[in-house]
This record gives sequence, structure tokens and C-alpha cells, in this order.
Amino acid sequence: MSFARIDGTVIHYRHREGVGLPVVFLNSLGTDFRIWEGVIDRLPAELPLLLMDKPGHGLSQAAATTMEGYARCAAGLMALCGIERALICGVSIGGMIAQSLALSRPDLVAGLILSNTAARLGDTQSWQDRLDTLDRIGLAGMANAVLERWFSDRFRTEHPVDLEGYRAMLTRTPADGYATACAAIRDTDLRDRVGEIDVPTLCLAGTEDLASPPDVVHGLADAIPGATCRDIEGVGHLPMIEAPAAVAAAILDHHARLS
Ligand SMILES: O=C(O)CCC(=O)CC(=O)O
Repeated sequence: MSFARIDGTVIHYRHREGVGLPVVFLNSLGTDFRIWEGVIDRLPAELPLLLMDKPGHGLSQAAATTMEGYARCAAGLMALCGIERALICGVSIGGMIAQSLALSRPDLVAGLILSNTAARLGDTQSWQDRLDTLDRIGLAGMANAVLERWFSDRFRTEHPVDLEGYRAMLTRTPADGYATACAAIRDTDLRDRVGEIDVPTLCLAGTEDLASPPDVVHGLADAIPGATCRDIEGVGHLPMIEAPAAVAAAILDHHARLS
């Protein structure tokens, strides 16, 4: 368990030193970096890693910030850990932060894995509605709907105990941290810019994802020069939880292309 103050905000992170190109993981809305555990367990022990809770998530302090601010935070943490270049692997808003980092600090990015994400997720009204719902009923009241988007029907039926664990992860997210991230997604539209991304990019889609459906992820891959896309069958918005072996295999394949 490690903490550092980045741009005035205390950030919770995990850094594992090793050999070769590091992999940096950026997580989604209402989750913390424990979601990557099943993937990390399947990666070689010597692979260098950096995982972080973005501001207002997990054990990181909340901060009033934007998508660019989250990207600056990731860049600051990479500098603190002595990571000059990495494969950046982000899911959902984490994938938007990764795109933002690739555009603002291309020197830091050797390659991208963009899981269950887009250059524009939803629209302004849908995020404003989510913020209003958050104000009205809080995360506990929203949790059933969110969990239906996070996980496939099969996972929710077969893993009721895990589902309660992930409900706890979501509902323990500070409301201000969740709201800041919703506003950052609402205010981010990178569709005019992703064509400038100039690093090998692999997009991942979950065939049962209701938050960023496969056609949305395919659209992102089409917009980034040379990007490829892999569909992970039968999983929802968080394939690193439902199919960690498939995600670990995708990371290793893409990492091998960069090394
Ligand atoms: O997961 C994210 O980072 C944003 C996409 C989303 O809305 C997921 C959810 O349904 O909560």
C-alpha cells in the first residue's frame, strides 16, 4: 500500500518494479484498482506495474478535476515512480484518461489498451441525468442499475456473493469523487482528436457491455490509426473481473508487440 501527494492530492497506488516496459492500469467509474487483481495474478511476476486509484476513488483523496487533470495525475505518479514510458491500459473512464494522456503526453505512452471505452461516452444529457440521480438517491440507490451495466446476466446469476462485494466497492466511493468523474466524462469529447493518436492501440469490447456496447468500442478502434479491436465473449463492462485470463492474454500479446 503506497501513497503520494500528486498536485496536492493524496493518491493511493501500487508500484511493482521489474524488467521491461511497465504497464500502467487506470480504472473505471466507481471502482478502485482491486478490479485488476485477477489480471495481475496472471501476468509474469517480473513485469513492472503501476496501479492507481484516481482522485475521489478507492483510498485516494477527492479533488475538483477534469479528464486532463486525471491524466496529469497519472503522469505525475509515473514520474514519481521513475516510469518514463509505459503501456497504458485503461477501462471506461480509465480508457478516456489513457486517450487524454496519449494526446497530451505522447512521450509517456508506448502503447494503449482501451477497454470498454470511447472517445465520447454517452451524451451531455445522460451524464447530467446521472448527476441529478446521484443527488436524489445516492450511489446506494443507483447501485442495482450500475451493477446491471457492469456485469453480464450470467455473472450476476452465478456470482451473487461477488456482486455484493462489488456493490460495496461502488457504494463506498465518495459521492463527490463519483460526481467529479461523471462531470469529467460529460465534458469530454475526444472524437476530433483520437485520429492523432500515434501508438499501437488495442481496443477491448465486452459483447454484453451495456455501458459501452461493442459497436461503440469498434467505432473508437476505427477512429485511431492502425488500432485493432478484440471482442471478449459473454462479458459486460468490466472484463478484467469476468474474464481476467482473456484480458491478461490481450495485455501480454500487445505488450509483446511493443517490446
Ligand atoms: O465505467 C465508467 O467509467 C463509465 C461508464 C459507465 O457509465 C459505467 C456505469 O454504468 O457505471
